[in-house]
Amino acid sequence: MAITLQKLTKTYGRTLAVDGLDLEVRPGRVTGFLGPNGAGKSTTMRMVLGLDRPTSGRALVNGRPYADYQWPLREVGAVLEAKAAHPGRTGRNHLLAMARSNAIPAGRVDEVLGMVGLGDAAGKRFGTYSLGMGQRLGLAGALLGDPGVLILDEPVNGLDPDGVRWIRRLLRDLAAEGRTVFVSSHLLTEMQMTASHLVVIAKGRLLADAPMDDLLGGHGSLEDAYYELTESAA
Ligand SMILES: Nc1ncnc2c1ncn2[C@@H]1O[C@H](COP(=O)(O)OP(=O)(O)OP(=O)(O)O)[C@@H](O)[C@H]1O
Repeated sequence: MAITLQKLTKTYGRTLAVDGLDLEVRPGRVTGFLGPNGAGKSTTMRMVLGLDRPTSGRALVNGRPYADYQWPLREVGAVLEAKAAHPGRTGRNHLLAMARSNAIPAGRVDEVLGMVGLGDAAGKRFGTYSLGMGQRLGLAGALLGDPGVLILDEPVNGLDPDGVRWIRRLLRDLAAEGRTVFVSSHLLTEMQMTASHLVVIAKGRLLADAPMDDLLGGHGSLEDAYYELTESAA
């Protein structure tokens, strides 16, 4: 019950972005979050993180709404697509500010910089970072509070092949430590190698919530399984 969605619904004007999602994302495994463009993945993640208010229903982290936590970074770490660091700030200073806001010891900053391979770039301004370095910094921020829950929106975007392999291992290790890892991606081959459980949505509705092996059953690849699911929902 690390992430719980209860009839979670979001409308923007006439657009029904998320339509009554009921879901439990459990610890100890990487859960992939799939769906076509506009399916409602980012909106769902934003509501879990208190960045968007549900029109109805609830999104809970470890049984409570995100906004209830005094130190949310210790509960849940997130990397959303949009980069949120100031271009004039160094990577280290960005993380130090985040650490201060959640009463996390400053020493943890260099620890997470090392974990994501940004030790050497820590003193450089964020504005000079490549897309991949930005992803790594985002991940460092997510890991800062040593949270039990991680929410990552397209974390592979912009990473080179070494980076892709690195993040795949990292996510699997984090899950093996008993954390909840909820990750969206359009890269189905990559997802097949990383996740052991999948949630698929389309038009804001749940299409599947099942172990990878069950979804793959009878299909040659996740891509085949995914197309069969989403085409039948179109
Ligand atoms: N701030 C907003 N204002 C109005 N409509 C929005 C807003 N955010 C999202 N939407 C709409 O809600 C729906 C779901 O969008 P969302 O970004 O959650 O989908 P997604 O599954 O993350 O898509 P993608 O794979 O393209 O990132 C879309 O129809 C989108 O246009």
